[in-house]
Amino acid sequence: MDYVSTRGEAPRLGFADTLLTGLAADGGLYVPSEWPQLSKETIRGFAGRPYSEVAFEVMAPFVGDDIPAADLKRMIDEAYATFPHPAVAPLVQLGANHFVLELFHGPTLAFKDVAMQLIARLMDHALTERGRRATIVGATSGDTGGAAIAAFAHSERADLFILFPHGRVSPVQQRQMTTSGAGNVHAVAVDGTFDDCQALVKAMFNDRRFRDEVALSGVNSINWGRIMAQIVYYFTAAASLGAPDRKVSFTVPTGNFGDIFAGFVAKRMGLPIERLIIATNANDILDRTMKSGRYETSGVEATMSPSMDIQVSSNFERLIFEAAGRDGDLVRRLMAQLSQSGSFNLPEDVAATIRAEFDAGRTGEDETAETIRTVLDGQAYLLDPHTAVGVRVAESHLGDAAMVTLGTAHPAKFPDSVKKACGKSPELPPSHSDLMQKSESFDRIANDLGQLQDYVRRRSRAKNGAEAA
Ligand SMILES: Cc1ncc(COP(=O)(O)O)c(C=O)c1O
Ligand SMILES: N[C@@H](CCOP(=O)(O)O)C(=O)O
Repeated sequence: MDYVSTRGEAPRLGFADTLLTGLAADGGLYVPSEWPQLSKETIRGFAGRPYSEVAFEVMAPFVGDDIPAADLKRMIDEAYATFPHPAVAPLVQLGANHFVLELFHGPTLAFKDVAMQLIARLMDHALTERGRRATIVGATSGDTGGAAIAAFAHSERADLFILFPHGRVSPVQQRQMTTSGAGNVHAVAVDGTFDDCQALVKAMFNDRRFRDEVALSGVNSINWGRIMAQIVYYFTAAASLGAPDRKVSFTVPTGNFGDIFAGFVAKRMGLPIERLIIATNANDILDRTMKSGRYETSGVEATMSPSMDIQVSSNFERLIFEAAGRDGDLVRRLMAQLSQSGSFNLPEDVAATIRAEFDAGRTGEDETAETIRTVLDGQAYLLDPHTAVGVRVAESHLGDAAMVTLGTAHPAKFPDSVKKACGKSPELPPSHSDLMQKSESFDRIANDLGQLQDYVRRRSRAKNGAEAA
């Protein structure tokens, strides 16, 4: 399988190089040159099968010959053995035709673990094969960072730098990033927002010299590997609800658009998804774009669902590329407008193509709290604020199809907001019971590319991919 950039000017790469490259050299995002197809029989057969078996069948076509099948199978088995729940991603019924897909049973209690546990293994494998090291830099609004640290801590091949917005993540999220004690992990609090952190990461990728010098790699959802691993649970959830013989829709709490883009890919691969519904918090750029056709950034508002406090939604670029018939010139023009003026207008036909498959809705702060309260009272089920944003939007899109809302985080990651909303304080699982007692280690840095590059340079052990002297 070959991969092409959404901006049309970067070299085509195979799977392993795409994984190690992260962002394409032209600033675009890699997508497969074609969508593998799964037949109705195959999808029907997924019902009741172990998660890791389905994961292998869904992902193997994207990996192609780059990794031997036996190695891929082993890494998938190891990755999902870190999830204590036997189903990995179980479904919980919330209403007559409404389900929550619990994606938070991994090591850091958020859906990011599903992909991160696997791609850490895949990247280590690819680096070992090539006899080289990588410097991984990632931006987080709270969950990606912890999941990446849990997955890459003590890696023999990678140094990991995680940028998080100072004071804008929950205390549990911060501790998950600052208490690993691993020598190859560097947690960095940036004076800025998640968008600032993400812009710094992209600027490091776009600095060719720096990128080569430290053998830069990324684990945000700009990396195709992240999307690939997230496609799987759309298949397991839909098949267990009767797909392809029953219609299923998905509502996805959305920030960087990676998770919902994975649903779009599942549909391209043959999963009959009725609607994909984008749920945003008060940072509602995607809801506004769906209504007006104009993508326009404004200031980031801090909310009780901090991991979705995002305005520049990276993977929307992948959707535009698809909806525009893979027109890299158009994507390049729109992204240039975005970086110059903070906005762009979607061409009418592109907006119409997107609206044909996606809906969107926004949940404000009061509604999020009210949803946590009413679902606890009515269904005795405790939602985290991100999932609550999704559930609220899903409730206004219920129809004939079964509705699955993605449960993206465990409520105990946000105990203060949850308690304020419903009076109940969620407990961390026993595996995390000492988290808040551990001592923290992190550095604080200005929102400044030069300072950050110096910081990374000094600590990275990769020099042009080889071990530093
Ligand atoms: C708990 C939670 N929910 C939802 C999201 C949004 O997911 P995405 O960025 O893939 O749209 C995130 C962050 O990415 C998250 O951490
Ligand atoms: N919500 C994310 C933001 C980064 O998103 P990613 O999926 O692109 O890694 C987070 O919690 O860090």
